Amino acid sequence: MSVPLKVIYNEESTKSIGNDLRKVAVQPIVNYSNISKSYGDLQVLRNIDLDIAPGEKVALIGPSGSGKTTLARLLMTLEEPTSGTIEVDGEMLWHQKTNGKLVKANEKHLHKVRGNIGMVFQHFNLFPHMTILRNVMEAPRNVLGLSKEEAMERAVTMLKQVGLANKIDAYPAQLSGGQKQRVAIARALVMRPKVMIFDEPTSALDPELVGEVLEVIKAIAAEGEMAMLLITHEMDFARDVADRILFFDQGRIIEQGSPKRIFNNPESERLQTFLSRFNRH
Ligand SMILES: Nc1ncnc2c1ncn2[C@@H]1O[C@H](COP(=O)(O)OP(=O)(O)OP(=O)(O)O)[C@@H](O)[C@H]1O
Repeated sequence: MSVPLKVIYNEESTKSIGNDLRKVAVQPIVNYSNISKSYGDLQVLRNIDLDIAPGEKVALIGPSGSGKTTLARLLMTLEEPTSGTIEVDGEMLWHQKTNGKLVKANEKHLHKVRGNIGMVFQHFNLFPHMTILRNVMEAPRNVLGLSKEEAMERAVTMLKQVGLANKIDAYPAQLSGGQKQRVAIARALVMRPKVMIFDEPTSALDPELVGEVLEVIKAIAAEGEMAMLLITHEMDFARDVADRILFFDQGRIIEQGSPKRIFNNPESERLQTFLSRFNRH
C-alpha cells in the first residue's frame, strides 16, 4: 500500500521553517502516527508522531525508561502498540482503523517489512556453535534463500567492512565483546535493510572496546544509503552521526533538532538538565 507524500524534517533541503531543520516532501521510510503504548497502567509512549526519511540518521536520546527501546521494538513487531499506526516503506505494519481497532499486517506483509529492517541490540546473541562466517551467512541462506556461494560472498564482504576478514573461521567465544558486536552488525547489514536500528550497541561493552564499534557504525552511516534509528547514551557519537536528534522524556518527544542546535542551544529545561549530566563528566 502506498502512502501520500508527507512533510518530514530533513536538513539537506533548502527551505527554512523557522527552526534549524527544514521541511521537504518525500515518502518517509518509517512513519509512526499517533503511537501510544501502555503496559497495564504504565503509559510508556504518548501520541508519538515521527517520520524518518530514506537515508536519514535519527538519534534518540533521553533518560533511562523514557520509552526509546519500546519505540524501536514496535518497529520490529516485538511489541504491539496500544493505539496508532506504523508504516515502513509504505507498507502498513500496525494500522488503527477508524473504529479504533488495531490491525497487524498479514504474514506476507510482515515478512516483507521485517526484511527491510535490521536491528543491533546491546547483546549480540551470536550462535556459539557456528563460525563467524556461518553466523553471518545464516539469514541470507535461510531467509533470502541465496545459494551457499552467494551468501558466502555477501558475508565475507560484510565481515571485511566491519574489519573482521581475518576472523571468519573463529567462533564467537574466541572474540572480544567489540568484535562480537561487529559480527552482529555484519549479520544485520548482510540482509541489506533499508532501515537499521541500533539500540545502545555499546552499553554492554568494556569502555576500551566502545570506540571500535562506534567507528564501524560511523563508517556505515557515512555511506549514506540506509536510514538509521540510533538509541544511544554516547552524546559525542550522536552528535557526529545523526542528522537529527530527538530528546525523549516520559514517553514524549520533548524536543528535536539538528545535533548543533540540540547540543549548543537546548530549549527545554528538561533537555538542559539531561545534557548537563553529560557535560559534568
Ligand atoms: N515488557 C514490559 N512490561 C512492563 N513494563 C515494561 C516492559 N518493557 C518496558 N517496560 C517499561 O517501559 C518503560 C520504558 O522502557 P524502555 O526500555 O522503552 O526505555 P528506554 O528509554 O529505552 O530506557 P533505557 O535507556 O534504560 O534503555 C520503562 O519504565 C520500562 O520499565
